[in-house]
Amino acid sequence: MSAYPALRLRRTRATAWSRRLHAETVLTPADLIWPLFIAEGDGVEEPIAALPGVSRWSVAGIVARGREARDLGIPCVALFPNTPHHLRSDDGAEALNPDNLMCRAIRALKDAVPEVGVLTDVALDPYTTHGHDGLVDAAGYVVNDRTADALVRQALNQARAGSDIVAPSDMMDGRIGLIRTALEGEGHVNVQIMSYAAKYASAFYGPFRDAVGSRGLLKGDKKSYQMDSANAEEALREVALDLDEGADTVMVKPGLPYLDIIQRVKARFGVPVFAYQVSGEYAMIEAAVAAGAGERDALVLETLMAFKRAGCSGVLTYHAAHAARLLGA
Ligand SMILES: NCC(=O)CCC(=O)O
Ligand SMILES: [Mg+2]
Repeated sequence: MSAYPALRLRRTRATAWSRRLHAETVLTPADLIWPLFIAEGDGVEEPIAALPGVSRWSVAGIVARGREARDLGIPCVALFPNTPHHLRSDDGAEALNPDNLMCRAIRALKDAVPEVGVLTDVALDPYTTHGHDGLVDAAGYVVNDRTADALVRQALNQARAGSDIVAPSDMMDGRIGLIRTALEGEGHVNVQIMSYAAKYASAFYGPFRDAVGSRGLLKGDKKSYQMDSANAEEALREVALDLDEGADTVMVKPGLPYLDIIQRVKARFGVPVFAYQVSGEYAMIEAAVAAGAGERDALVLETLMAFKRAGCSGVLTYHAAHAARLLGA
């Protein structure tokens, strides 16, 4: 009796209570990390045209979003600064300033809502005049080792300000081990490292570059450091190295186009994996909603569930607050 009509898989799907009972995967506000864009100034809210529904906030607004995250049950926020253009330079030195926008936002958040985790991006692109994540040589190549040194200092700067998770998004070789050693050396033993281990050179990052003011600045592309979308075995090598160097958690980015990578990383390593549902993915959902091609709430929850089903511990998404409201705190 192992086939139709005795066996009907529709039986357990027939009612709402039964569908709930048989759900294999759960999605809760605790699965979400909310990326926030910081603006210079006081009482500033700047809507980002390329990301309808997302704004940059000055520090007090960031703190308000932190309280909102707490009230919605979102455990962690991720910070990205829109550095004023006069503070950008070839070497991105503003990233090392202990009073930069990022550090001021970290301190304000940890002061006002210490129970919400703060994840900070380690990379130079919001601070450089050329829009690259690292230091560029005369030929336009992003040099690895000098960049890694700068990233170590940037990560320490963030840890001193109170960052809970430093998240290197630059894809330089070797930086996870160097950052871990430096954090340990200064006693930041419980500051986590979430490595953007498999970050692909992607066409889905456009709206983010508008949000941090680097789109018009970027010279060339990022293909000499971010990964080729053709490659999966290489992603597993990237993850293995970063874990070996001391990453606590790893990220795959972008999200939906790389679900296969998420699943393979989870199956191979069994470590906490996070997805970044990036700006272009957010914008595609919003464009679909605006075009009448889909319904926002359902699109948001279905995509987030896909990440959980693939094996993610959590997802960075610009829809975090909206999703948390739908899911109920
Ligand atoms: N380092 C953070 C990002 O590059 C985010 C990209 C996006 O949301 O498109
Ligand atoms: Mg790597």
